[in-house]
Amino acid sequence: MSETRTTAPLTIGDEIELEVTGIAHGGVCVARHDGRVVFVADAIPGERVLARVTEARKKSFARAAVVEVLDASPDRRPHVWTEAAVERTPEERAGGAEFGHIALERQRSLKAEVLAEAMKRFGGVELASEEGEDLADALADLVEPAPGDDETNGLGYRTRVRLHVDAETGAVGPYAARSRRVVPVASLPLASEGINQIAPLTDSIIDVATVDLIDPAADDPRMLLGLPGEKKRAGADDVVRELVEDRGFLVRAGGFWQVHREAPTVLFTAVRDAVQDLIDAERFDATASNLDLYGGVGLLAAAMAEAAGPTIRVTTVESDAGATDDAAENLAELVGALAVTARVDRHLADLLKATAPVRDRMRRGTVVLDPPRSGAGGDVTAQLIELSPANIVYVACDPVALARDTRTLRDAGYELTGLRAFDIFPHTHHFETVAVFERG
Ligand SMILES: C[S@@+](CC[C@H](N)C(=O)[O-])C[C@H]1O[C@@H](n2cnc3c(N)ncnc32)[C@H](O)[C@@H]1O
Repeated sequence: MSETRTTAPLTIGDEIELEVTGIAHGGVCVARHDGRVVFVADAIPGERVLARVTEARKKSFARAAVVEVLDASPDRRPHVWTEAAVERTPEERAGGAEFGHIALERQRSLKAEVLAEAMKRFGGVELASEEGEDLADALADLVEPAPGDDETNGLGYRTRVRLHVDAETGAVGPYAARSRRVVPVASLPLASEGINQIAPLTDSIIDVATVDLIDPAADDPRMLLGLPGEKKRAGADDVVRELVEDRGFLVRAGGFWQVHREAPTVLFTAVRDAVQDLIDAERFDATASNLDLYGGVGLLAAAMAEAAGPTIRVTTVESDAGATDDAAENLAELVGALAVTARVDRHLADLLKATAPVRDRMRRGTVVLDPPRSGAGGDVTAQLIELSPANIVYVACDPVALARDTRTLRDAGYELTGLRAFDIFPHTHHFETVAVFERG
């Protein structure tokens, strides 16, 4: 007869004492209560906290948020955003800075733990394998800071912010954590000074659903208003100028650009260096079919060209036609660059039907891919495996999605030869990873 585990029922609103033991994917910590896993927000591993249950529908786990810290971690700091601090009731805490109560260095080591755990569990890769080595020591430097963040305590970096408007009151602010309720705030400490100057935080706005604030490197800050029920925002197609070192990039105001002021440079440099390593190892062929998938405005194709030279053959593939137009402009000096508007899966399906010489050029090529948060996914990864490029440089903002695709690529004979991670979202649980795979 199987053993039945009895778990004391939990109800939303219960306050329970928890020993916080670890970090989970998604910015929450892990604790146990009567055998049931509790994902607890606003905690730090090692702490003892009083937490209020916020979700209890599932038998296997519940969710809670800290209301009082009973034994604080040495890494606990006053929250960088007063409106997100534990002193506020959980429903009133501003969302989007879920690590803001943790020392910056510890934020990075927690991100490293999440990456290591995801790679081990879903990717079959052990990142800290030295025997006897403490995991925390082994992972301490894995997640690299963006330039300048240590000096600013990771504040003032965001050049893209979306605020929401309360339909009834017209109040403007971020959503509360884990909810779609607008919370009024006095400032946006993660955002750039330019954004803080134009943010309509004390205004009451009617007939508007979203307020996007952007602060381009080489243009004035601006605001894009989204009307209720409409995807299109006025001014979203205006082209603004961004800078990566001294190289200019044109970007639609409403289009994709990394949110941290330094992130485009960080990723440009990481991809350029990865390609340089492949060139040094004589694994990179500039005349082959090289791809920049989910290419946006061509940032990473430009990084490939910086290492491989201006005669590189490279195609960016991007579903947003405006971004493709900008990519064509941004890559205009590269005679072998082509910018294509297409869904990546459809573009790869076409390549799979191509003639033998095209398929051969593909096999000699290098693919850089930088998918949205959901990752490339099984279908695209399977198509890549069938096309079998010599190298794959995978830029990922979700470690679990990356880890799953890592397992698939390794099972198909690709070796993971490089892995770097970057803390380009301080005070949140997000980070970016650049993984290099070489066909065996
Ligand atoms: C994470 S961004 C990367 C952009 C660019 N690599 C950069 O660093 O600026 C992902 C991009 O993929 C595009 N995208 C999302 N799904 C896509 C798909 N299925 N096919 C092609 N592009 C897609 C988005 O429009 C967005 O520009």
